[in-house]
Amino acid sequence: MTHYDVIIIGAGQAGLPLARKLAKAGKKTCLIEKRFVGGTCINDGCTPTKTMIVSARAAHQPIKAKQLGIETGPVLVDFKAIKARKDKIVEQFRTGSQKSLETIENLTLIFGDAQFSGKKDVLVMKTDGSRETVSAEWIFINTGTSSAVPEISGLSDVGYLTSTSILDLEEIPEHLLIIGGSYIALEFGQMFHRFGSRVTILERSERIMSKEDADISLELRKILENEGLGIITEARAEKFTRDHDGGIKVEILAAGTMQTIACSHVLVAIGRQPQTGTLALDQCGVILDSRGYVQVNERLETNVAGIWALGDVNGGPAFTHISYNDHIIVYENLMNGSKYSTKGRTLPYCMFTDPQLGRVGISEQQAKSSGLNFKVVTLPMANVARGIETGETLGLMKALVDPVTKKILGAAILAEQGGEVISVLQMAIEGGITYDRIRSYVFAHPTYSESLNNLFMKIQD
Ligand SMILES: Cc1cc2nc3c(=O)[nH]c(=O)nc-3n(C[C@H](O)[C@H](O)[C@H](O)COP(=O)(O)OP(=O)(O)OC[C@H]3O[C@@H](n4cnc5c(N)ncnc54)[C@H](O)[C@@H]3O)c2cc1C
Ligand SMILES: NC(=O)c1ccc[n+]([C@@H]2O[C@H](COP(=O)([O-])OP(=O)(O)OC[C@H]3O[C@@H](n4cnc5c(N)ncnc54)[C@H](O)[C@@H]3O)[C@@H](O)[C@H]2O)c1
Repeated sequence: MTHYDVIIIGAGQAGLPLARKLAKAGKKTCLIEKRFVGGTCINDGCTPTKTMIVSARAAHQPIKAKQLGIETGPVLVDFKAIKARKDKIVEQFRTGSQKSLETIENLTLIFGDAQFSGKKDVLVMKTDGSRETVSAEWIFINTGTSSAVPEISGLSDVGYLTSTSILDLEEIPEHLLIIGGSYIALEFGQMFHRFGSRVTILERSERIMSKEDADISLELRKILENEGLGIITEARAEKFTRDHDGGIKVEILAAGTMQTIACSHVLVAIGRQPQTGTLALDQCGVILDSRGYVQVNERLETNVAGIWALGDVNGGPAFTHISYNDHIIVYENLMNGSKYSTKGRTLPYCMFTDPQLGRVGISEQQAKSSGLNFKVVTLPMANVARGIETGETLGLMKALVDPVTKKILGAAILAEQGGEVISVLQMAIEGGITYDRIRSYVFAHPTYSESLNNLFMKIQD
């Protein structure tokens, strides 16, 4: 058995940079990955989807161009070229990361499936078929999540796509039915609709993106429906059957009525589940929560000293930037004696629909349920000068402020470049810049961010 200073299970968005840094700092480090270096983000998540979404936006441009006085010819979507571009970029990111790891002294990269075989021992079923047991004082679990699949009669028999397998499609689905109405459903739904698919989204809640405020969710629904996506909320898929002609039929209960929809492909997008089932955590005594996520404290320590859990697997917000930040917390605490924690960490995120939904801080519904004293302002994008000039008038800007301290509590920017504008507000939150100061700041004209002046001027003091 080889003994290391550090074992990291999973080369995801925390494990990868942590392995790099610890090894460079002189720790003998073993990084174990069962699939691809880079984890979900690079291989099945952010990188491939955002690469393809750009093609979908390009396919949609002729419609916008017409409104701007430009006539173009018919749009031809070369899906093979789109997939090839996506595959090339993923491959470039993946191999780039792997190659850079392989040059680092003190770092051993093992490809294989890891599980605990003792308190500080890890057994690896290597991809070459051999087995190896390794041990270390410090062990970091960064095993991420995988697609959850609902138990619906006939679904397995007709076959379904997940956010991973849909990336391997060679052809554009004729009619894509999506179960779920959140990030994955909406990003893929709009993308494939723009490539030419008919798309129907089935969301079991009252609203799509139901964790967001009603005004944001309803505005987004209106935008997507106007573009041509079918959205059915309070919907439950009850039964799937395969047709004689090869198509799929799904029986749906929506608003108390049964209906049948025919489709060609089904994408499940109902959330993700932690990859902890095969880790044999009973061997080391690490405790899971009721949903199977590794329980950690605000310093990301598990109940077992010397074992940490980072990224999606600890049940925190499931975003790449959070997983990446988790590695900074543990690295700083262990190597520089810092007292970093997840407490009070600002949570920004961006859904890459068009328009994007950039978010930071708390929502109005969270502020209400916490009984906070707050004021809320909104500004339709139709009133944003830059939006009118660029023809990007869909969506709205919304912010919540504390009327006493004048601090910004949260914001939602449903707009073209919403993810960039939200970063401006995040910097204000991080730096304690109050809304009354933003009102009078000078922003370059004409930018989207300039309208933050107008947004905050709407607050009655
Ligand atoms: C379709 C899609 C789009 C997304 N888009 C965005 C986006 O735009 N922005 C954003 O911030 N987030 C996005 N996300 C979420 C983001 O991808 C995840 O939050 C992020 O990848 C989590 O990183 P992680 O390090 O926790 O885990 P992962 O990146 O999932 O890495 C875990 C790694 O552990 C390995 N592993 C698991 N078990 C074992 C084992 N037993 N032994 C060895 N190795 C193991 C896995 O193979 C994997 O490589 C998206 C997710 C999906 C699915
Ligand atoms: N741009 C981004 O940052 C981005 C993009 C994609 C994914 N992600 C991450 O990946 C995670 C997973 O995304 P997701 O969209 O799969 O999950 P999610 O957990 O965000 O949403 C799942 C949705 O499916 C619905 N649902 C659950 N069961 C259902 C059923 N049986 N029938 C119909 N609807 C059902 C839920 O009500 C919910 O709206 C996200 O939470 C997010 O953190 C982020």
